[in-house]
Amino acid sequence: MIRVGVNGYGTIGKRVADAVAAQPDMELVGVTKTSPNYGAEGAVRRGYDLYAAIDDRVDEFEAAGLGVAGTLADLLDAVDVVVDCCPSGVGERNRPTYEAHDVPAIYQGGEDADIADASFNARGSYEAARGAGSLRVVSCNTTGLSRLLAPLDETYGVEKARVTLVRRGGDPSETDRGPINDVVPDPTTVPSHHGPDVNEILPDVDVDTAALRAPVTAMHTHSVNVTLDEEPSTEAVRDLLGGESRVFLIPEGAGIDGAGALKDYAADVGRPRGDLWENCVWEESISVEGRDLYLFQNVHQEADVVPENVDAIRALATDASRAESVARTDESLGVGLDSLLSDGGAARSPLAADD
Ligand SMILES: NC(=O)C1=CN([C@@H]2O[C@H](COP(=O)(O)OP(=O)(O)OC[C@H]3O[C@@H](n4cnc5c(N)ncnc54)[C@H](O)[C@@H]3O)[C@@H](O)[C@H]2O)C=CC1
Ligand SMILES: O=C(OP(=O)(O)O)[C@H](O)COP(=O)(O)O
Repeated sequence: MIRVGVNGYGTIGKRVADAVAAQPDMELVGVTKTSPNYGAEGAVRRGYDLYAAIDDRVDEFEAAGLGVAGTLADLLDAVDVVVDCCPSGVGERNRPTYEAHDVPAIYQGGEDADIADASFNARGSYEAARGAGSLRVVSCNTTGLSRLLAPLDETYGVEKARVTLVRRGGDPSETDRGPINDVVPDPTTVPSHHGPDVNEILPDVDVDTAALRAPVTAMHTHSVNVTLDEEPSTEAVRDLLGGESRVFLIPEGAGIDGAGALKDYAADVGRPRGDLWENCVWEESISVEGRDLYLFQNVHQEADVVPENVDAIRALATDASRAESVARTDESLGVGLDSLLSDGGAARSPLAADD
């Protein structure tokens, strides 16, 4: 069993903790919190051992009725891998502590690429990341782009990718984020960090990214144009992307017209927290004109990096191949949406089977 600790139990940390706890080959030793708030209560209710992220706050937890199993140092002494899910920049401050405890660490995409030995996306760089002493799971948008561009480059060759990202303003729980009445270039300069970050995963793919921020909280939206080396048919690209376990092709005719309906669908199919771990590509948006591919995809920022963190743990701590790790992660979490409405519905619909 790989013993795992999660340092920073917020949007990403609580999801990574749940995902680790669901793995047959991993043990979630505990999670840290800086203060005894509703997040800490949530961890205790899930049965997770709580550790104080800041040493002198142990009494605060005790006073609030949330007992702690120790401090961050105690957690680090008890684990094989720590997953740092602290806010951007805090991971860098934590790095010396992890190194002092000789614990391999996984960082998140808000940190600079040089924080870790390698950047990680299971589809794009699992094998290249093997043997690293630390990893950085790239940001949610970069994860979504890497999952899309890796199979396109392998199958057809990518001459040039151009992506416009409409980034959500903040997560649903982030009441202090904005904009609240505008759409703003973020950053105003080109490229946004996403293109160079994709090159941390896929160094040979030529990709430019420009980004905006919009007053929405549910998901990011990408408008994608890829000039391919070959001229595949639209159907061939649909089949290629449909064969990727972490890409969900939104079926034409499903009535899913945006992030709201996507999140509603995720809740209806029983996803925890309404999470969408997959890239969500509108099937009818996929169109090939000569060598130019166009499509729209949505990325659920709170969720898509979660299976990637699980695979990063295996890449760091085991000999498991990419195929073995991804299959295990996907099976234990239920990654891989398979709509009954795909392929016209008839093939898999239980109603059709009764006809
Ligand atoms: N929220 C998102 O959409 C995504 C975030 N990321 C990245 O994941 C990382 C975490 O982001 P979020 O989960 O959104 O942040 P968050 O703010 O929701 O959660 C961070 C947690 O860490 C805690 N924390 C703060 N300082 C700490 C310390 N010194 N020790 C331990 N815990 C501490 C906070 O109290 C909070 O509970 C960032 O690098 C971010 O860029 C990556 C993909 C998507
Ligand atoms: O990794 C993310 O976005 P990004 O890929 O645009 O950097 C997350 O949505 C966090 O973004 P934030 O820095 O706006 O909180």
